[in-house]
Amino acid sequence: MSDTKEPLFNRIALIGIGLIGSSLARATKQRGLAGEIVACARSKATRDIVMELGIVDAVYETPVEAVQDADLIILCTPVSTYADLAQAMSPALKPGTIVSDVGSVKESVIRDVGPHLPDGVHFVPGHPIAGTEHSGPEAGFAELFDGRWCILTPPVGTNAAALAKITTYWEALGSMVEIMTPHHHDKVLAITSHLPHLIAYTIVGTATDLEESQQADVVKFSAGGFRDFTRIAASDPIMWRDVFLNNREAVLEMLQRFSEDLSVLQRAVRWGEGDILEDRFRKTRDIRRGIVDAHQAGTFDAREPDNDGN
Ligand SMILES: NC(=O)c1ccc[n+]([C@@H]2O[C@H](COP(=O)([O-])OP(=O)(O)OC[C@H]3O[C@@H](n4cnc5c(N)ncnc54)[C@H](O)[C@@H]3O)[C@@H](O)[C@H]2O)c1
Ligand SMILES: O=C(O)C(=O)C[C@]1(C(=O)O)C=C[C@@H](O)C=C1
Repeated sequence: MSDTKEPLFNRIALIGIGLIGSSLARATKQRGLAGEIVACARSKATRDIVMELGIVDAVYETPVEAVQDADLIILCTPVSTYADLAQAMSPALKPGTIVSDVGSVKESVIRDVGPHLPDGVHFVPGHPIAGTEHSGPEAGFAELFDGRWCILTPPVGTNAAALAKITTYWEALGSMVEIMTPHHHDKVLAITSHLPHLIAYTIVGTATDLEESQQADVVKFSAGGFRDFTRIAASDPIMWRDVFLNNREAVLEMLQRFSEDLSVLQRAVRWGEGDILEDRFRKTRDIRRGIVDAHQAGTFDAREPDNDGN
C-alpha cells in the first residue's frame, strides 16, 4: 500500500498571477497541496512568463476556461476586478467548489462576489497579511506566507467544511489563521495597512514637490526613515487605488483620527511643548517594544517585523 498523501485539492485555479497569485502557486506546488495548479492571465506576455517560470501546470486567457473542474478558485487580482471576474466564471462553477480571494479589503469583496456565485458554491474570503512593494509573477516567492497571518472573513452561514478546508490550506502554507467579520477586518486594516500606505504615498509626494535644490539632497540622504517610506510608496498603484476606493469609510475614519493626533503634535512643536512630544514618543516606543516582545513570544508574527534589531 502506498503512503503517498492525497493533495488537499485536485485542481486550484488562481485568477491573476502577480505577486500574491504566483507566491500561492509556488508555495502550493512546493508543499504538494494540489494535484494541478492552473492560472488565468489576460496577456500572452504574462502567460509566457508564467509557463517559463514553471510555477503552474497550465495558464488560460479567460477566467471561465481557468476555473473548469477546479475545486478551489482564488481571486488574486486588484479588488475592483472581482465583480466582473465572478460574473464571468460563474457559468463554469459546480456545487461544492470553493471560491476564495486574497483581497486587501473584505466588505466590498463580499458585496461584489457573493451575488454572482451559484447555489452550492462555497465562498470563503481571505486576506494574507503578507506582501512586498513588488508586483507581477516574477516577484512572488514560496515562503511569502510562512509565519504570517491570514485573515478569513466567512459570511454568516458559510459551509463549515469549506471553512475548515481553507483554514487547513493556509496553515499548510505556513500561515496562522484568524477568523473575523469583514467589518472588523476593514477597520483594523485601515489603520495597520491602508493608512500607512496613504501616509507613505503622501510624504514621498511632498518630498518630490520641494524645490529642485532640496530634491537632490532628499535623494542623496534618503538612507533612514524616508527610505522606508519610499519602499512602501513604490507599491502597485492599481492595487492601492482599489483599496482606497473600496475601504472608504474606515480609511476616512482613521484618517480623521490621525489628523487630530497630528494636529496635537503640530501644536506641541509650534509652542515648544517638549513634555507632550516626549510623552507621545515614549508611548509609541512602548507599543513597538510590545509588538517585538509578542513576536518573540510567538503570539504576534513568527517573522521579524524588520531587521533593525529592535
Ligand atoms: N501586494 C501585497 O502586498 C498584497 C498583500 C496581500 C493581499 N494583496 C491583494 O492581492 C491581490 C493581488 O495583488 P498583487 O500584489 O498580487 O498584485 P499584482 O499586480 O502583482 O498582480 C495582480 C495581477 O492581476 C492581473 N489582473 C488584473 N486584472 C485582471 C483580470 N481582469 N483578469 C486576470 N488578471 C488580471 C494583473 O495583470 C497582475 O498580473 C490584490 O487584491 C491585493 O489587494 C496584496
Ligand atoms: O510588506 C509590505 O510591503 C506590505 O505592504 C504588505 C501589506 C501590509 O500593509 O502589511 C500590504 C497590503 C496587504 O493587503 C497586506 C500586507
